[in-house]
Amino acid sequence: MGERTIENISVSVRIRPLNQRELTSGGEKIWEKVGESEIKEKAGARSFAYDRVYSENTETGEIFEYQGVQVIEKCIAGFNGCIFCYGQTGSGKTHTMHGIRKTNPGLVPLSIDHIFSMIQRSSGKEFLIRCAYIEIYNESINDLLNPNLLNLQLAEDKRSGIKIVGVTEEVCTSSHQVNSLLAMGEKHRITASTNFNQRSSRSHSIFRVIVESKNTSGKSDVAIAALNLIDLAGSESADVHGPSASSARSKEMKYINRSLLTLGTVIMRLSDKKNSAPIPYRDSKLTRLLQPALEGDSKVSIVCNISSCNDAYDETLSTLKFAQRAKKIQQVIVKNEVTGSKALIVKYEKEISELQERLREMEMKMVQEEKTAMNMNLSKEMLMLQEEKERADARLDSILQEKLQLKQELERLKSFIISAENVKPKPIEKDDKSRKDSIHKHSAAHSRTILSSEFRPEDTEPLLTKNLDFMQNRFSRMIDLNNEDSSNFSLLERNDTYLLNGIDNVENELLRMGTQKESAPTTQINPVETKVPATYEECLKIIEEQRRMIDSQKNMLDQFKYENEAKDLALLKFSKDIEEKQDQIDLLNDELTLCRNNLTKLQVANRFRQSVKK
Ligand SMILES: Nc1ncnc2c1ncn2[C@@H]1O[C@H](COP(=O)(O)OP(=O)(O)OP(=O)(O)O)[C@@H](O)[C@H]1O
Repeated sequence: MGERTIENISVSVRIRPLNQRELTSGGEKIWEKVGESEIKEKAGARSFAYDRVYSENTETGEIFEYQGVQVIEKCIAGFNGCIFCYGQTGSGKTHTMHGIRKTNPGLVPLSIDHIFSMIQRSSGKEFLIRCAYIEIYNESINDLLNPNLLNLQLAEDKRSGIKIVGVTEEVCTSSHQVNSLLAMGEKHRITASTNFNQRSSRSHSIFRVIVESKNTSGKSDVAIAALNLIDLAGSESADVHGPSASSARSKEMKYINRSLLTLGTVIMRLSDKKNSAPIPYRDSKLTRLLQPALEGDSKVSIVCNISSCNDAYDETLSTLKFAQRAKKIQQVIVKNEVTGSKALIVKYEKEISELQERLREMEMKMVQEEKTAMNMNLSKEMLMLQEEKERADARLDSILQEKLQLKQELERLKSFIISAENVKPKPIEKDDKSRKDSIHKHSAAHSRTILSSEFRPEDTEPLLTKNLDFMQNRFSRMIDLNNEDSSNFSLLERNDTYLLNGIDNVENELLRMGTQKESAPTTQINPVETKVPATYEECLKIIEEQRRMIDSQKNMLDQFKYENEAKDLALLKFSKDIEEKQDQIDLLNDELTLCRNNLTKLQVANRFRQSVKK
C-alpha cells in the first residue's frame, strides 16, 4: 500500500462581475465576499464559508496559487489530482479553467506550466507526461485530440481504475507541446450560444495529464498520477434557451442537467457519511469518470463560479449549497505506485534499453560489415596492387634489359669512337710504306735535285723553290701529324688544303717553266735545259703520286668524317633514348615506391583486422 494522507476537498467560490446583460436589465449585486473565505447575502441572512472566496477583481493566477498549486504538487509527488469548476451557465467556469492564454490564463494552462516548472526543479527524478482530452457530450465520450473517435467506452481496471478505451494519449515533453494539444482539442469542443452565454460549453470537458515519475537512482517503483482538469457544462433552467430552443439544444440541456444532478447527488452522498445508500456513480459518464477522484484517490479542488446578480439567485444558491456539501467530503488519498511495466515510463525505459541494445548490436554488425567490406576492398586492392607490382616489375625488368642493351650499344659505340679517336693512320703496308719513304726520299731528292740542278737561278723562279719547300714541309708535317694523331681531322684537312694549294702552285710554276722552255730560242738551250724536262717529268710524277696519296688520305678523311657524323647522330639518338628510358625508370621507381607504401598499409590493415578477429 502506498503513502496516504487524509484530505478535505478544497472548495472555493469565485464571484464573477455582473455582465452587460445583467447590468442592462438592471440587475443588482446581492452577494458579497466577507473576509478571505466567506460569502454572504448582502440583504439577507445567508452566509457560507469555504476554503477561499474570490471577489470579482480576483485574477485567476491568484486562485491557482491557492487552489491549483497544492493539487499539482501532489501530482508530482505521485497522487492523483482533480480540479474542476462548477456553476450555472455563464457563471465563469470556462473563464476560470481556460481563461485567455496570453492575458489571463486559466487554471489548465497555469497547471501545465507549473507541472513542467516543478519537473525542472525535481532533481534525481525522471518523468513521463502524457495527455488526453475528451468531452462528454450527450453522454457520449468523444476524443478531442482525434475528432474521429466518438462515443468511446469506459472500462474498469482494478489496478488503474476507470479508463477510457482507445482514447488518444500524446506523450509531451514541454508545456508548449501540451498547450498546443489543448488548443487543438478546444477547436473540436462543442459550444453554442445561449441567452446567458454567447459561447456556452455544451459538453463537459476533461483534460487529463498523466504524470509518471520515478527516482533516477536505484530500482524504485513508478508513481503514476492522473490530473483531471474539468470544465463542466453549465447547469441551466429550461427557459435558458427560450421557447424557440431546438430539440438538439433541449436534448443537450437534458443531458447536462442530468449529469450535473448526478454529480450533486454523488457529492451529497459522499458528504453524508451517515447515509449508506449506494452512490449513483454509474448514473452518468461524468460521475463514472470522477468516481475514483471523488472516492478519495485524488486531491480534489473545486472552484464554484457564481454570479452575484439578483436574477441568478436560485442558481447561485444551488451552487453555494453544492460547494458546501463538497467541502464536507473528506478523502484518504493514496499514492498510486506501480511496480510492473504498467507505467509507460518503465515500458519506455525497457524499450529504450532494448533499442539501445539493438542499436549496439547494429553498430557492432555495422562495424563488422564495414570491416568485411574493407577487408574485401583491401584484399581486392591488394590483389590489384600485387598484379600492378608484378606488371611494374616486368616493365622494370624489360627496361633494365633495354637499358643494359643500350649501355652495351653505347659502350660499343664509344668503343668505336675511342677506336676512331685512337685510330692510327691506316698502318702503312709494306708497299705503301716503301712508297711513302720513296715519296719522302723522292721529294727530298728531287727538291735537292731541283735546287742543286744546274738550273740557273735566273731561269728558276724563287717561288718554285719556296713552294716546293713549303709543300715538302707540309707533306712531312702531315705525315707526322697523321702518325701522331689522326683524329685531328681539321688540322689534317687544313694541311691537306695547304698541300693541294702548294702542289697546284708548283704545277702552275712548272707549267709556266715548261712553257718558257718551249718558247725559248733553241740557241738559248743549255745542258740544264735538257735536264729540266726530266726533272719536270719526275716532279710531275712525284706530284701525281703525292696527289694520289693526298686524295686517298682525303677520301679516308671524308669517309671517316662521314662515319663519325653518322656515329655522332646515332650516339645522340642513343643518348636521348637512354635519357627517355632513364625517365621511365624513374617513373617506375616512383610507382614502385607507391606500391610498396600501399602494400605496407595493407599489411598493417591486415594485421589490425587479424588482431580484431582474435
Ligand atoms: N471573473 C470574470 N471576470 C470577467 N469576465 C468573466 C469572469 N467570469 C466570466 N466572465 C465572462 O463571462 C462570460 C461567460 O463566462 P464563461 O463562458 O466562462 O461561463 P461558463 O460558466 O463557462 O458558461 P457555460 O457553462 O455556458 O459554458 C464570458 O464572456 C467570460 O469572459
